[in-house]
Amino acid sequence: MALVEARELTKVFRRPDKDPGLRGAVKHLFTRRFVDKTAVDHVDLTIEAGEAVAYVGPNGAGKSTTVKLLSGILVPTSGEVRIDGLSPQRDRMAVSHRIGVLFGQRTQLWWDLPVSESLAVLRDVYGVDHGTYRRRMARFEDVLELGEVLPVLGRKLSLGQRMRADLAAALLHAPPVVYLDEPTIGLDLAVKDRVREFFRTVRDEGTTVMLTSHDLGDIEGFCRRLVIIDEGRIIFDGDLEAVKDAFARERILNVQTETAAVLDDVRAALPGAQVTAGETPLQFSVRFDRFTMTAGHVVTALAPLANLVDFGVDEPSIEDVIRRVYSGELVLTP
Ligand SMILES: Nc1ncnc2c1ncn2[C@@H]1O[C@H](COP(=O)(O)OP(=O)(O)OP(=O)(O)O)[C@@H](O)[C@H]1O
Repeated sequence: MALVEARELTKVFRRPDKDPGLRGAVKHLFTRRFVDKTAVDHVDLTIEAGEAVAYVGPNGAGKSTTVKLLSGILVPTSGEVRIDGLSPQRDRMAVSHRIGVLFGQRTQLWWDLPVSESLAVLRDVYGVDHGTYRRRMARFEDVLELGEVLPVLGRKLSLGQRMRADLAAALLHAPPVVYLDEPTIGLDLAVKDRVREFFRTVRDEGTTVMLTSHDLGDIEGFCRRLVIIDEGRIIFDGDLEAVKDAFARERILNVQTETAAVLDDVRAALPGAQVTAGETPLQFSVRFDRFTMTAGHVVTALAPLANLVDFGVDEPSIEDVIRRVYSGELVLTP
């Protein structure tokens, strides 16, 4: 069953186009000019109940705007959103009970209240009964060590404490859908580990999670599905592992030989591949396009030219592939 559905979701921001300085501001009063920025551009996205989806993209790609649209914080310019079949605009209260949102860059706690009171306010807003509240708080205490954070005022929290308190705030009403937007940003490794462990528990309990992060450590081992957004458009939606197939055509076969091979002969036998000498005369590597030849073809072509002792294929790491997708170095293969 689809819990989150976005159809042709589009958000255009209109920004004033001012010249710099006071002169620019005054001029803008008389001759108002605006520029439109399409932050989210006809995004179609369906997330099934219980799925954990990573939503990634370079800075300014439209990730946070999508999360805000999916949670009803922003109204789309066009297109529509359904959460459990409901519209975040028309069924505001019902949707707010179904979703939890954590923005790593911004808190939803009250600055001048101790965390315990912020959470108590949210308990009343969401109508969580006292028994359930106590049980959930005990659990947050267990996994997030929330106890030490409860008496602290929102504005006095360290980043790690703030993130743990915000997680509790996002999950207090046990929403079936949770959006985590940069949930580990700025955290030290120990807190990051603890928070990631908590995400896994939440996912394993059947919560649907959409996770936005620049830190692939948050994603690997947590999400199977990866959605990549670039300039407001989804450019990949599939299995995390399949991203390598979709974007990275190149493979490198590293070869070890018993006696030195004549590399020009190897090049002649493998047109289209790039043959590079290795660190010793008994090593070389063949860079090839896996859509035009397979590692098997390369090895078969090498057999009469070099007595192979050992060989291995370098697969690009997901991290490397995604970094190169962001930089525009890799594009989706048709
Ligand atoms: N309120 C706003 N008014 C005008 N433009 C905005 C507004 N919010 C976002 N934008 C613009 O929309 C685009 C997408 O922004 P968004 O914050 O969704 O990107 P992002 O993928 O979350 O980026 P990051 O990884 O840097 O957080 C950017 O060009 C941004 O400047």
